[in-house]
Amino acid sequence: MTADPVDQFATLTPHPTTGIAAAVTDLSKAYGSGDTRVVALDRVGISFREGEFTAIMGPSGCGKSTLMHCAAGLDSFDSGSVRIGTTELGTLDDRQLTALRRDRIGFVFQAFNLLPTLSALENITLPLTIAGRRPDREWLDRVVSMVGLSQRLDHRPGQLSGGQQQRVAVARALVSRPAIIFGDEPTGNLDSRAGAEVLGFLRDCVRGMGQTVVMVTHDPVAAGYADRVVFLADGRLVDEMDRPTPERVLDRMLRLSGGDITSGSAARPQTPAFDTRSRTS
Ligand SMILES: Nc1ncnc2c1ncn2[C@@H]1O[C@H](COP(=O)(O)OP(=O)(O)OP(=O)(O)O)[C@@H](O)[C@H]1O
Repeated sequence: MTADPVDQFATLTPHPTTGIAAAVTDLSKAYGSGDTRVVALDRVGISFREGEFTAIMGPSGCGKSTLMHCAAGLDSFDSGSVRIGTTELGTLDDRQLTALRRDRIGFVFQAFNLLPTLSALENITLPLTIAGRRPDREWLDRVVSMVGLSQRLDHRPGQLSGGQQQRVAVARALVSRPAIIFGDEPTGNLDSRAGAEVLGFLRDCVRGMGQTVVMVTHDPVAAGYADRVVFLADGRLVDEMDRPTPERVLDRMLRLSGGDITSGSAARPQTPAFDTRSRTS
């Protein structure tokens, strides 16, 4: 497949669409060497369809973050290929990769990563400021009102709750109308109410704006907001579920881990969290 060029006009030029926002093929990556070599990804292949919300789940250390980082152009890989739209990441030099991440990928991390001296509005528009572009006013208004921040735009991050800060981060991810948004435990630092709000906004972006979202999570409740869940184990893609519910996701996770998380259904928490390390609530 030929790569399309990534330049300063990347977001102004309509990108050819294939219905697939991003795809990885035969992706492998190992850390270390010799006795300490760890295979994090072992020939993983997966496509993320446009306008779909996908959750990536699996036991701790199975390769979820590595997969997300490679798919988002944040990390290198040993073999295989990654494409965003029709752009093969392997064909890009560092400058082109930086431009692609800036213009076509949105990120939401567990830590909100906002600049403390900037207002909420300045944080939201920061990716455009860095790219030397002006915000599309209509789109910005729509994004800001969708995440319920219209009354908070002058506030600095320190004057906002955790949930509001993460909403700023979601708005910042959306502002450049990226081809895909990657979230790494986006609700990991939030209580369950604020987490539910942020997940609701991510789902609204998918349903109402046709946004593509891929989210790594340990939490079956969070995965229940997705259209599809893919399950990794030992660096391999081992299962997939459409229209997930938290109960079905938890059951699948228990099966994948040999059922050693709880001693039985009676012991399951009301709001199950597969790996409680990542949850503060
Ligand atoms: N920088 C690194 N150096 C060495 N090994 C690493 C490095 N990063 C990850 N690994 C290893 O690669 C494997 C996959 O790690 P990864 O962080 O992708 O898993 P994960 O499923 O996201 O884990 P968690 O759910 O605990 O965050 C693990 O065995 C991990 O120890």
